[in-house]
Amino acid sequence: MIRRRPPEGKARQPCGIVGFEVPMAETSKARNILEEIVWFKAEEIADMRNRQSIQQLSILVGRAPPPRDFIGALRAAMQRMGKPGLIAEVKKASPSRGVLQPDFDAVRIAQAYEAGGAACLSVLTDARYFQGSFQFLADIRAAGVACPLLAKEFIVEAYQLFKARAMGADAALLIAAVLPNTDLAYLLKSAAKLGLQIIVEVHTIAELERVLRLDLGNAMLGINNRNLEDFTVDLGNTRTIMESAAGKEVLQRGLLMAGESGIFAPVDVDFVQKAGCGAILVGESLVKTGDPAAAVRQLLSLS
Ligand SMILES: O=P(O)(O)OC[C@@H](O)[C@@H](O)c1c[nH]c2ccccc12
Repeated sequence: MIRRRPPEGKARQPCGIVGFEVPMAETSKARNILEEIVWFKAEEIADMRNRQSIQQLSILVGRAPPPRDFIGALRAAMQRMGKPGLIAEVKKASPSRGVLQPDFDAVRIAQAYEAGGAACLSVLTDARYFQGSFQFLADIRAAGVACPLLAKEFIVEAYQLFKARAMGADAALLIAAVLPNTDLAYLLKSAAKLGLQIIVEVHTIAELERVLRLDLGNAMLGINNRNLEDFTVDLGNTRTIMESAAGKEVLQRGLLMAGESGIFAPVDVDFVQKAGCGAILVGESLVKTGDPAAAVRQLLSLS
């Protein structure tokens, strides 16, 4: 688990009236990118809240288009094609890879993914580290894209779920490495009330074991093949986790599992499918190409 807040407070703490600042202690620095991102979320959410209260957001939630069945669309695609349902990710940049697509138009990419045969879309909403935006969700919806949309955000508070639903998201991501089960349980319930489905993301067997103790009524699961502490990607992580007792329980309970990150070619799709995944989440390999529709067809081996 990452530390949710800097143990000794913010990086620069004003001290007295002369603008003197106490530098952060070494032990209080973020240990990895996930901590850094999550620590910044607290400030970002405070800022968002100043501009738009949760009351204002609930009015917008009331007016938002009704949520679509994200998990259902993935299962239907799996049934139709005999291949994992594709969640194609609208992602301009990432902390590990920098800018992936300089000629980035979220709506155009979303439309191309849909035309190519994606079942669902994932839309990065984090601005600072991924150059994403909640506005992309609304723009993609307004452009008439029918695929259900996942808000790809580092969620630590229910406020962000309200924001995601208000902007037209149908599902949202919760990361087990960031959230203890008490928070996951609360956020899963909040999401259900808003009509949002959830992907609970794990990276280790221990996280999966813990997450399986939750009521996952409106949720599916995902295994991130990228280690968010050092950015290494290993597809074998999906197989290792799915071969564990917890992985077998996933299949027994009929929970939908997505293989996430590092999927580049049809052999990778086959690999995670054999491991037990009924869905895949793919960004880099699709968004980097100049023709995202063709990239989707190629990945799914559609002619
Ligand atoms: O671009 P890739 O390697 O295909 O990965 C997509 C997706 O899995 C990745 O963006 C991701 C998985 N979990 C996340 C959590 C936050 C931000 C991003 C992610």
